[in-house]
Amino acid sequence: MASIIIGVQAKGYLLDNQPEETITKLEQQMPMLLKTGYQPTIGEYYSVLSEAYWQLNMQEKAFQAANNAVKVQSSQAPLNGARTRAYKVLYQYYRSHGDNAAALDAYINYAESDKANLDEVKAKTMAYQLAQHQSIEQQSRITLLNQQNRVLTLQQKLTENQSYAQRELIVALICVIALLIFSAIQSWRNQRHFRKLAEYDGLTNIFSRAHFTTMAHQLLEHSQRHQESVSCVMFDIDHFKQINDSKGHKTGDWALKNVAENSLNICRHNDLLGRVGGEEFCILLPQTNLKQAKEMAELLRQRLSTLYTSDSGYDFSLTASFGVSETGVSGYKLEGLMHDADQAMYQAKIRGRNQVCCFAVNECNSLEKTAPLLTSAPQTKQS
Ligand SMILES: Nc1nc2c(ncn2[C@@H]2O[C@H](COP(=O)(O)OP(=O)(O)OP(=O)(O)O)[C@@H](O)[C@H]2O)c(=O)[nH]1
Repeated sequence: MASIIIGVQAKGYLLDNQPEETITKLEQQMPMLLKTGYQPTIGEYYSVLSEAYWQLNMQEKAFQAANNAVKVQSSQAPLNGARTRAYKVLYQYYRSHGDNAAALDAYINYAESDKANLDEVKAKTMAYQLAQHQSIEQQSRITLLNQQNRVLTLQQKLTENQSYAQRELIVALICVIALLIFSAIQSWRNQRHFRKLAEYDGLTNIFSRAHFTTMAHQLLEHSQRHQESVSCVMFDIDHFKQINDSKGHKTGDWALKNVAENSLNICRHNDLLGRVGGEEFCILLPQTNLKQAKEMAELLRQRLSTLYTSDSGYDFSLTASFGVSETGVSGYKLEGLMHDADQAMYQAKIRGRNQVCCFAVNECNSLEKTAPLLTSAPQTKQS
């Protein structure tokens, strides 16, 4: 490496017209260089040395150095024009010595070597240009790939954004659906609540008068179509005002609830029970004749009269008066059926309360007691 640097320095001296410096540098370095045996650099040294000698008109030494350069590089391709320069020195030497044949030979070698050198330079230039083109092409490819990469990254980001937006949309839809379901459930609950409020009496939890009436109409229509007897039992708590007044409203409410509960307990699943007045109740019994209805009313009367009232906080007597009617006598109109049952109940009140009276002849034990009622009613009540 040092030899190459010194060779370049020596060449520089020569170009600056300082051949003495060139010779000094190269002669100093030559023994060491020869030991390396590295022919391209040795040839280069000799060729530069021959040129330096020639510039100083040291012709024999120049001839010697040029010959050495040619010998060393004879099997080599010309490197940095070393061989070319050596042949030029030889040509100049032979010419100045009048040896035209040798001069011509040297010149031909010089020309060939120079051409080969030029070809090599041309080939190197082309190789360099090719490499440069390849490098530019590579660079373009890298740029293109970078741009493709950016496009792909953008596409990926776009896809991510789209899927994020889709996820958000799905979440929003789920929320909306959940909200709709929730509000539908709420509205269904509200409807059920309000329907219950309308259909059931708030205190006793049995049918309200309005709902009882609706259901009773349907039952009677159905029973009339199938020619089935329906009985109606109306009953009213005896001296209820006194209970309220002496034991308080709360005790009155307790009594109403217990009467309703006991009534419900003896009703069959398709019987209709309703609170039709303050302390007045009505039971509609499908497929039941007057006798059976009276028995059922009697059972309820006994239960109420033996009801354990101490749970209310007071020990008092709780009884009710019952009136019974039946479609066979009173017809299938609810108003007529209830009216006749109410009339019979009124009779029960008149006759001392805590008893059952029927609105019919020959069907019920209490018929003779209700006779005044029965004489005219059956003909006018038939539907
Ligand atoms: N505690 C309570 N009392 C009620 C309710 N609805 C009506 N009442 C009362 O029921 C009583 C009805 O009394 P009346 O119709 O005069 O008859 P009664 O005292 O039961 O006497 P008789 O029916 O003739 O045996 C009134 O004092 C009303 O205030 C209620 O929901 N709760």
